[in-house]
Amino acid sequence: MSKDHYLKSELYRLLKTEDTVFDFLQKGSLEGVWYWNLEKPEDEWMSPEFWKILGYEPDAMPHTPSSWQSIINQDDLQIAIDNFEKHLQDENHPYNQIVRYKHKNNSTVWIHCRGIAIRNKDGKPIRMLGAHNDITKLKQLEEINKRNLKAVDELYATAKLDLEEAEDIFKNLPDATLLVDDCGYINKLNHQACVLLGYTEKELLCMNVDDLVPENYKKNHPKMRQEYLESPSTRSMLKSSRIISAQHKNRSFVPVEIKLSSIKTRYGQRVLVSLRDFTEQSKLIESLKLALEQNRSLNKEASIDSLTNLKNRRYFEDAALREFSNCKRNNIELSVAIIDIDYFKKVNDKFGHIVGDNVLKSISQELLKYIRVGDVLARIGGEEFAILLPSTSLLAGEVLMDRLRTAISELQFEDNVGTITISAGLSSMSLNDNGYQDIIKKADDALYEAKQNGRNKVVTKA
Ligand SMILES: Nc1nc2c(ncn2[C@@H]2O[C@H](COP(=O)(O)OP(=O)(O)OP(=O)(O)O)[C@@H](O)[C@H]2O)c(=O)[nH]1
Repeated sequence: MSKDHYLKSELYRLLKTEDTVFDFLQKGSLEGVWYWNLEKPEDEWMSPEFWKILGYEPDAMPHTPSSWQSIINQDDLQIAIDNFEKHLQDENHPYNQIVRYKHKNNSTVWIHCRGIAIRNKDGKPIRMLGAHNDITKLKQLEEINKRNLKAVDELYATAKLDLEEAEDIFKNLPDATLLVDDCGYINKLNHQACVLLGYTEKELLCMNVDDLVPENYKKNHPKMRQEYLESPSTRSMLKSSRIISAQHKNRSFVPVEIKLSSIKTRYGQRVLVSLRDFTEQSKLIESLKLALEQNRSLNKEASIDSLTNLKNRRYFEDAALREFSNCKRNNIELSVAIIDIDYFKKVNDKFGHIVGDNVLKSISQELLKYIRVGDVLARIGGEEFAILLPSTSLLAGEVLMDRLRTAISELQFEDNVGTITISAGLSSMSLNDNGYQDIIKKADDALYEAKQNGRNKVVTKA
């Protein structure tokens, strides 16, 4: 057997002889000591500290077990009695439990209560020595800790749910969506992206968005990505949308509308790329373009004289109708000239129709030289032309028509045709005119007069 340290032996001796040593030890390390006479069970000494913890005046409290048994939690008392009885029968069974007392102010005081039976030489328990520790603060901290842990658990559960919800939203976004890092690598994608681009999720997660760009964009794409990362606000969420092509796994091109948005994550800047399949819309746009083109050429055919490329009668009449109401409403002058080639039948008869056609074309080109923007020159019959002259008075119109007439008469036509003259009737809109037809009628009458009076003339009629 090892010998006790001499200081331990000395301390034990001191404890037997010096009360102050015992008092110091119990005050310094415990919140209460109790000592129970099991041969006279109504006697139990409780140290003053025990009562102080519970808010009572120690001197006023009797040294009996009933004094504390009345304020201990009754469930805890049962546990303590149970342990007490077991310990009396078997010294190896510890008398050790945490019990709750009711403080004088009704609050709960948690006490760690331990004890040991002191037995006589026959082994019969005759005394019980015990110690109390006030662990209320510890219990309160434990409570706070439990509450905090519960709150953390709840927060974690909510965050988990939020995350799952966000994942679900991302997965079910109607457009193909990629989450791309600042180097262009795809970090995340939804099923629609696989459908649109023809790659599996595993393949796309190893790819860079540059790989999905058509060949002619590939070179510039990294630079464009960089520019976007540097100033994403200029193409902020959903504002920047462009239609380009994405390259499918099978090397075909899928027209897509692309929208970008920049996201700051804890891993750094990320770009959310949304790709909407534009195949159907592109087809529609193409067919609309075609229809528009066809419509344009149909319109052109409907308004152009195919021989001279001048406007035709239909166009002229539409323009006359428009200009008549516009000029009338705004009190603007409007003149109309009808021109007819003199003795054109003779040209045809003498040189043939093809030469006649050439003459018509040459005269058209010459007339065009005198036409301003806003005037309308048309071939309205075989060898008959008309000019619509908005913002032109009868006098100004006459000057113009005379210059025209002179110019034509001075032209030398090919194929030995030589010179040709024209006659013209000119009229202007007056208060009595109810429609453009009235002005044309007056111009026709004036033309008839010019023909009657020897041709190569301009006759005016207000
Ligand atoms: N080459 C050619 N001739 C045309 C065309 N349209 C009409 N003509 C001819 O133009 C001629 C018109 O003759 P007329 O109406 O008798 O008049 P004109 O001979 O010019 O005599 P006036 O008008 O009285 O000076 C006819 O011979 C038509 O065949 C055309 O597109 N091409």
